[in-house]
Amino acid sequence: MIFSKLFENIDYLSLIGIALIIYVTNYYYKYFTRINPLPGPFPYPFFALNRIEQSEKLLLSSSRNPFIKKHSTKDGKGFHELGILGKGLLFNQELKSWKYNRHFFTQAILSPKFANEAVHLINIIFNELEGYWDKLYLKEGNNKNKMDISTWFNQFTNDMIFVILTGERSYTMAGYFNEISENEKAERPSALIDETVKFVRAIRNLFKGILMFQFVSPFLRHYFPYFKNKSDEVIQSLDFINQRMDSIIKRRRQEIENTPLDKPLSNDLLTTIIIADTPRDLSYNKNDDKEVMRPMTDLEIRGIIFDGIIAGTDTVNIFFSISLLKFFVLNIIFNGFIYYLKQTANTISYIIYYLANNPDVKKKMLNEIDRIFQGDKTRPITESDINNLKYCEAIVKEVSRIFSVVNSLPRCLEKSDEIGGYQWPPETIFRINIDAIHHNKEYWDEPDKFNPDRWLAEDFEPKKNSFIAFGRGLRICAGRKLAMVELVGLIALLFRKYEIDLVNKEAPLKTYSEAVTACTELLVEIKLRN
Ligand code: HEM
Repeated sequence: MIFSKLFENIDYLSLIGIALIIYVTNYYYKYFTRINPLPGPFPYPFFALNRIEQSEKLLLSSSRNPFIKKHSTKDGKGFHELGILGKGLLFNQELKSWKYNRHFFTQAILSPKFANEAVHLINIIFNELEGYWDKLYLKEGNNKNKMDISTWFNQFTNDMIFVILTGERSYTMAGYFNEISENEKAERPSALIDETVKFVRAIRNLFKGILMFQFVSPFLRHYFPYFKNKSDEVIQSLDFINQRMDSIIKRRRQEIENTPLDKPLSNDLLTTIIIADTPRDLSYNKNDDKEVMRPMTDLEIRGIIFDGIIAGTDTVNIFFSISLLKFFVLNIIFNGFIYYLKQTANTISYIIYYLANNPDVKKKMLNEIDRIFQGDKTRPITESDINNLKYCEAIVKEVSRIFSVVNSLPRCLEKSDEIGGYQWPPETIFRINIDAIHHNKEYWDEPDKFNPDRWLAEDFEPKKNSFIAFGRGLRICAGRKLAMVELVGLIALLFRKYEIDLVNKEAPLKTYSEAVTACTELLVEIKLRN
């Protein structure tokens, strides 16, 4: 009664004012009662993890590094609600279970058979992509040679990561072809296309909405219509993904059981993980630690394959977009680029972007590609080609240095600790600023210059922890080798045969930034190289 009377006389503006005063008072109360003061002028105490010595402790590679937590217990509640906390790798901060999952993931992804299979699959998926491009843009007399290459890379990386990780095909390139082709349709059953397009859409929904479960309070998510609808969509997407993954895993187990022991199995990640530490595994019985090496359950397998798909799809696609973009436009729109850095961006498109405005780099890259392939524009690329494409590898590294797809590395303190010369309470979250470290003059000569050659200089080794595009320490990207193989392979396959140029070098870049910085559109002109 008293409360309702009180609120009758207060307008909304005053309520906002009161809320603000409470917030600021609480903020400064916490600031002045903290263990030690932070730098930065009053009223903005500010501590930035911009230097390698500040983050060294958090990024130790030793297995005794206690900093494997990436989000606070409070933030983790939303992930718990989704049922992903403590599973797989990305959202797992229970040391024992994370180590166990990481062991299986790493063992499978680093096996020589897997690398070979990945290269084989890149050839197959790229051939399919070329088939669609031939029909749409490269027919003789066809003047429609402009395309949004970023959307194609999106579909390409979806199909590639999916088959590499699960051994099953997805057909999102076919779906996109059907969407934009006026006359022809892809030679794939439409039910299969629809099913995989739906699956990939669910992954994207989940990827986009997952941060809401970290940063938006449960109250808003459960009762505020806008947030409730969004979070219901995320939950539905996750249920759909889980059902599909479960049926893939069951089917594969069945196939493995039905295959005689002396017959080979496929080398995708899923099969390798299912058979790990079973009589089908070549290293069976070599390890006595039965706790670490017991075979994985379906739920555990689902957790790590799911993470591979989530972590591997957008990053690679983005990386390529970013790289392409960087090649093309960096010098022209440097200011735009800075804006772009702050706002948003994507990796494989960024490679293209850079090449266009760095003709010397492009020329060197083409020389290397032509030397390796000797003018053969159709033979499959091999693992040995990829190992020999050192300049292309340097391009990938330089693009990821100058324009990191992932913006920061989070780490959360389990116990009170000293970081960067200050004492911090438990549950403090740090975000290591990747861009600041990659652009620091103390660690890099001319850090703003796009210079792949720096990686090839004799005895060059980046200063410890100064190159962190794939993270560092115990939680370093588990798929970085695969990412490298994919990106170098894709650059070579693309540029040995096609000439690609931006339609409009001065057009502003279309990007968005969330957990990663992504390119939403990259219009290019494509034609066959002479
Ligand atoms: C250009 C491509 C990629 C980039 C830039 C990238 C970058 C990253 C970064 C920055 C992290 C966090 C590392 C840390 O906190 O220290 C990470 C984690 C991870 N990445 Fe990647 N990644 C890429 C591709 C891939 C691919 C292709 C896969 C798998 C197929 C993958 C799987 C993972 C997994 C599973 C984790 C979690 C590791 C853990 O927490 O133990 N990534 N990645």
